[in-house]
Amino acid sequence: MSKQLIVALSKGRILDETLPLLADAGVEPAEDLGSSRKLLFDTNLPDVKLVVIRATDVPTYVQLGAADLGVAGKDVLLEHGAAGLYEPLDLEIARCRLMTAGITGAEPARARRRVATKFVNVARRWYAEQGIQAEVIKLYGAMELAPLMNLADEIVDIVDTGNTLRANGMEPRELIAPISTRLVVNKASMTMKHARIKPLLERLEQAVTARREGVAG
Ligand SMILES: Nc1ncnc2c1ncn2[C@@H]1O[C@H](COP(=O)(O)OP(=O)(O)OP(=O)(O)O)[C@@H](O)[C@H]1O
Ligand SMILES: O=P(O)(O)OC[C@H]1O[C@H](OP(=O)(O)OP(=O)(O)O)[C@H](O)[C@@H]1O
Repeated sequence: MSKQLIVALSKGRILDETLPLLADAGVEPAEDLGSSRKLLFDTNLPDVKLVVIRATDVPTYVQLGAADLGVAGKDVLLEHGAAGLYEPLDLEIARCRLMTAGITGAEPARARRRVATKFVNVARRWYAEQGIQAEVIKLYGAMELAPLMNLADEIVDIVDTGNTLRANGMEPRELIAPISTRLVVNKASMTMKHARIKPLLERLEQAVTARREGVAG
């Protein structure tokens, strides 16, 4: 196992909030991530490199050991499954909720509910736990359109302000899980590279605490 630490970051909305936390913990990319087509970046630390990938690919990279650490939403982790991963730290960013939602005022009438979502594993599990029969339909985006087009009775999606639901005549229904961004660590790396990972984890934890207290105070 190489002595390098590879950290997999989710591109998109989480990245902008992750970089200041990493900087507070002493890790800074050697160049501007936004203005580059590169995917693998050096940092100010000779033994730490960053990869910037699709949010949904982060657990795969870390689970299979291509990256030692990763930053991913709890929604993505719940959908992917936790085998091979430790989840030692809640970074407390990109907070939102994973919820069911439907057309405002409409009763979820069908015996077998049609549910559109990109979180198919989470949805199957949750409806089964509720004892509700569900036909889960995989979509890759714009879940809010599905009930309007009579493709589905409900959706399972991320809700933050509720604006996207409201703008499409929908309302949130049941909370499936509160969501925030987590640091994940490959289980083998945690053992083999513990001496290197532990101080980084501690500094990140301090950065999260400082931010929380800064916001509160
Ligand atoms: N409206 C929101 N408010 C707060 N956090 C959110 C919101 N939407 C998504 N998130 C969080 O940010 C993460 C990344 O969201 P983003 O929209 O950048 O990726 P995505 O487009 O869902 O992923 P992919 O690029 O793999 O399709 C999500 O996994 C979730 O944890
Ligand atoms: O409750 P709200 O504040 O409206 O946020 C919820 C929306 O945010 C996310 O989409 P995002 O904006 O990331 O776009 P996406 O469809 O590209 O993921 C999510 O998929 C919802 O559509």
